[in-house]
Amino acid sequence: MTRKPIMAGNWKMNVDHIEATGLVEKLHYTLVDKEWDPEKSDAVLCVPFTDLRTVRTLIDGDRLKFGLGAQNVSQHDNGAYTGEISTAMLSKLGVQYVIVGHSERREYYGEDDAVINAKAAKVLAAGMTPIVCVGEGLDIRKAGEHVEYTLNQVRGTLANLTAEQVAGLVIAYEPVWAIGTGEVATPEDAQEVCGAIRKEVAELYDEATAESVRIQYGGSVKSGNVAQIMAQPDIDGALVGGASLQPEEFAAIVRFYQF
Ligand SMILES: O=C(CO)COP(=O)(O)O
Repeated sequence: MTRKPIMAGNWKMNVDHIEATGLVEKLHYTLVDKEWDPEKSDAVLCVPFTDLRTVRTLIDGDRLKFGLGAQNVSQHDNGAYTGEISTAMLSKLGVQYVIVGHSERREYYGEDDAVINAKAAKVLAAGMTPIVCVGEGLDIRKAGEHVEYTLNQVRGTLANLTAEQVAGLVIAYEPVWAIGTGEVATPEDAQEVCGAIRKEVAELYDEATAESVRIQYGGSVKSGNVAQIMAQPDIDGALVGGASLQPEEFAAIVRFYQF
């Protein structure tokens, strides 16, 4: 089976709703000018909650053939959870993807595999696609325990999900030491872990599920290194932080297949 590449931009806590219009417009013109073929790669923008309405309107207005994603969601249904945003609210806004378990949420907001698993289940129940993030820190990598550590996160975050649910979701392998540091994992390092993740999914579920689940690499992906990363057999896309804020860069990443 050939998996369709999926390139997702994670704007993180950048870009207000006014700036979002400018950024999306620039992306639109860059992609149109350079003839991006949406049949060849899926592209998603994961934007701050406050930008969702603006970016939805631009996508609906045919300014961009992108999917719309959020960067987090509550694991609870609507109710007394001050400051939280529910899956029902996101799906009502036409959100299709939700990043869950980003390493910044794990590090700064204490999210663990159980919480991330509950969020992924909620996202799926609402008919959206979770982008489930896993990946080790530098100390774990130095100790040579990165594969087992990451697979443990995979088992924890996918717990109790069905084969059908897992087949349709996205797993993002983001080694923490490569995020925002310019320190990109070598394509071989990224493949080692992404290949191990696919094998683990085959063991937890079955071959068909493993063949179908899309696995992204994230961590200092740029237009200059995306082609080598995408050449790896078990890497089906990229989750892009800094470079997704630069329209030319992100447009080039979305068009990686032209390199
Ligand atoms: O965390 C990331 C995407 O979610 C990666 O960020 P950078 O691409 O800025 O390294």
